[in-house]
Amino acid sequence: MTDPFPTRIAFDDALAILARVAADRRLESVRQPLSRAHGAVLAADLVAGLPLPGFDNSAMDGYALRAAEINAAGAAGLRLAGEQFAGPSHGLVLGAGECTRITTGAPMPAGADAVLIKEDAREADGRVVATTTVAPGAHVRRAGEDVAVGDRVLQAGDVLTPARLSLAAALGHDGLEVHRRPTVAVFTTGDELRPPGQPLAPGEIHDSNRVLLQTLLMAEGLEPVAWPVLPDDPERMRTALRDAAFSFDLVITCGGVSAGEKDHLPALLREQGEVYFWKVRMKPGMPVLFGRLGEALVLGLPGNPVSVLATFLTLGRGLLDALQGRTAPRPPLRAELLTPIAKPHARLEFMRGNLSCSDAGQLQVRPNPAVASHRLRGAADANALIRLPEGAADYAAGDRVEVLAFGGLGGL
Ligand SMILES: Nc1nc2c(c(=O)[nH]1)N[C@H]1C(S)=C(S)[C@@H](COP(=O)(O)OP(=O)(O)OC[C@H]3O[C@@H](n4cnc5c(N)ncnc54)[C@H](O)[C@@H]3O)O[C@H]1N2
Ligand code: MOO
Repeated sequence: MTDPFPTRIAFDDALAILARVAADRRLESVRQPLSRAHGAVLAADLVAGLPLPGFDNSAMDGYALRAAEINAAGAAGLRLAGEQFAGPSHGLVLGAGECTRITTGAPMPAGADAVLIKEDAREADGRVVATTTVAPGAHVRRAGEDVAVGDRVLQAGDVLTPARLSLAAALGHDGLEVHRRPTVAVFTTGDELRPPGQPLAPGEIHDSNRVLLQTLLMAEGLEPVAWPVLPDDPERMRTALRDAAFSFDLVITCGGVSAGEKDHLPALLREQGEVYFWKVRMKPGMPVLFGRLGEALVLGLPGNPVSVLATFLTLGRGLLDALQGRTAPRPPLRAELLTPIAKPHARLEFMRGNLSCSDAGQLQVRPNPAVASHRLRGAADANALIRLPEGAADYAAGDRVEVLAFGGLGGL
């Protein structure tokens, strides 16, 4: 009997299914105060209702004046006729032959067209003499030169970075419409698992995937809820996952999705929900499962620790992005291989590696030789995934490969 859902699909097909399913379940928009909106996805365009700067002001501490007058005045200088600091405007108007003291950010007096910086001035007996020539417009920040009223400064789908939040604040907004963050339940499964901190009986291992998933999700700005470890028991698994599916947008599990006698999750979804795909032609992470239980989406990651990392960074983040309506993709980088890679298998591979930049500005990546999906140390030593396309191939040192940085660089 053929499977009633896509299986052993290509990685890009898996991404397309995730995006399609998520597009139908885009999370509603909510208003968030700016300080709670970092990393959230904007739900509506932001159009400037104010210009930035809001008024002509000084970029430096010194004297506001007319450039032509100070240049012509020579050693006689200009008369110091008041002062304007950053703060409430005194509405100063510059008379002929006058200048005013001014500080950075202070409104320019009417009539002034330049600022002479303190370091280039001599002040004595109420007069100011320039020790250099002043160009018209020098050190003046013009109203609206950064943002004009009506400019669309941010677009729906943009991820809110600190600089974007700061721009919204500068434009007078104390909150923004963003897509609600998904609520996520995390499950680790397996009779062999013991929490770190507890001694191990023969055959047991410490549950290392729990903190991996928790912190991967926290790095995305989410607040995951980790449930107690699930035993390899279909009834207990069914009950726990159904409970979670009532209260969370997304349930992420790890383990129990491959071909073993204790791998109950695919059957559970098939019977109680829906499977959107099971098994992707990728390495590591081939048995990854995506489906639905009740109203919750379920992403079943394979149990091997490096498979969890690779499937979360590539498929999991894609799903979170699509649920929140993020438009800009996380752009991959291209880097030069520092050592050769022999890839004997056909699956697309996400190999671990170390990304760096040469003195000449060339991105370079050194593959980690620990390629097996239980080699957690190799992942801990790495800072990026190297994406090697489908098909067996030999890569030489110097070849260009696509790289996804674990965090930060390239928007990843
Ligand atoms: N006959 C087949 N066997 C396997 C296949 C297959 O296609 N046919 N796929 C292999 C691949 S590839 C992977 S990946 C794993 C995935 O297995 P599961 O997702 O079912 O996960 P488990 O069997 O439960 O565990 C796999 C491995 O990971 C360890 N593990 C599980 N959970 C944790 C945790 N929370 N912390 C640390 N380590 C964990 C577990 O002890 C196993 O060693 O299946 C292959 N087999
Ligand atoms: O696909 Mo498994 O994740 O290679 O070990």
